[in-house]
Amino acid sequence: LSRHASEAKDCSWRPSPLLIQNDHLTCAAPQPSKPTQPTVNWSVKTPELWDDHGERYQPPSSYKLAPPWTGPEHCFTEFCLFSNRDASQGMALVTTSRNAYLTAHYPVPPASGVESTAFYEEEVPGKGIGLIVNRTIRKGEIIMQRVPALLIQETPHLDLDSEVREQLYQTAVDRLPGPTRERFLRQMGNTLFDKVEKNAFRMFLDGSDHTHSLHLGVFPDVSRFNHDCRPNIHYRITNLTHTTIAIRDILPGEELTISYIYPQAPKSERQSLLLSSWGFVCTCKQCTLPPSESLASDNRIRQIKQLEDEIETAIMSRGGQLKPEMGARLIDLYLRESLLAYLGPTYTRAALIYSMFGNEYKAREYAREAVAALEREVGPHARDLESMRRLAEGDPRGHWSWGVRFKRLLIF
Ligand SMILES: C[S@@+](CC[C@H](N)C(=O)[O-])C[C@H]1O[C@@H](n2cnc3c(N)ncnc32)[C@H](O)[C@@H]1O
Repeated sequence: LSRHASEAKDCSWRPSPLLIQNDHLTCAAPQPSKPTQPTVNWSVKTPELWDDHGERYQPPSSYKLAPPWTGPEHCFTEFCLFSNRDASQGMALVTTSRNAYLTAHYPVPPASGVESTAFYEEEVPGKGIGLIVNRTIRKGEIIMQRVPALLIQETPHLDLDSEVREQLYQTAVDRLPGPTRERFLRQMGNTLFDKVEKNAFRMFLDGSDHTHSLHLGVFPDVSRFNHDCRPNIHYRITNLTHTTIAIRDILPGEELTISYIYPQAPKSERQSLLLSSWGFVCTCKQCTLPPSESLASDNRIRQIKQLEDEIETAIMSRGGQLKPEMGARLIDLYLRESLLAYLGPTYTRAALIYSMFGNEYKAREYAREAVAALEREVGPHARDLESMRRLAEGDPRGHWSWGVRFKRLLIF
């Protein structure tokens, strides 16, 4: 404690008491005024006119940002710094002019969610700081809605010289309003690069999966969620907005957790991914089950994969091997595995299968569950939401899927 307290004296920003107690969160992150850092000659260059897919950019003038946005500044090739102190809690971007222009035109809702007293930060043994619940949080409650404080295109994050990158990130963080900057610097990680690595979420800015679209978004409040392979919180990212939502009732004293990985994987795969990407051995409940239960869980994961493949193949081959109970079996496996963040597509599949077999009661029942789960997991614009609503509330006989299996069999 005293070591960190003495280090804290050198910080150009004021560390919170939490920070001084935490090994990972000293003010080791580079400070702008340190004389030992090499000086970078920033130059404002015209952004490149070609993107990495050979598509022509619009002339940079058509990407001009209106105040209060500032930039482009500090450019390296086509990547520049842009910032807006007034966007929600402040936002800085390291990206191309085109992407900054896109970002500036996305909606930026104010930070929202449950009241700030609903949970608190606390040191969790072996995990660093985590978020602990103060009152019962109900399934479906939105915990936080935030836009990123820092958004970085992945290409410069990976390709820039490390010293240049660290200075660029420091300049970007300096553009944020004081309280946001402080929360940013309190995140886990010894350098700014390290903070981005440990805390960022991958975001595809224009909806495509091209490299020019791939960005790393850092949301300093969201960064406090620790990982669990069977989390109680699901997150989704729509445009710029990161939403965390409860997927079951959460009791006072429980930790709020998200999953850093796609959890439909056997224990060994989950563990090695978490170790290689985040540097920790997962000791969540699911990863510390007795061996026989752990084996049973891995088996269920395999059965889920197999059943999903069978359903997909059966549908592609026009329903040949499809059986109505396949949907119910799939849901049973998901629930027994507590995979509560992926029920939307699963209920949708089950509802469609029962509708294809002309079972109105089951089709409606699963469609109703699908609507609630899709709204939670994907949000109000989920692709299948309207279709599931029609199946749940309208006349299922008018739904495209109704009795499809029999109609197709007749055609054959
Ligand atoms: C996004 S941060 C989460 C908040 C972090 N605990 C803090 O103090 O700021 C991610 C880091 O937290 C730690 N962490 C998260 N979940 C963990 C878990 N289940 N077990 C051990 N460490 C965990 C790891 O060091 C990981 O790299």
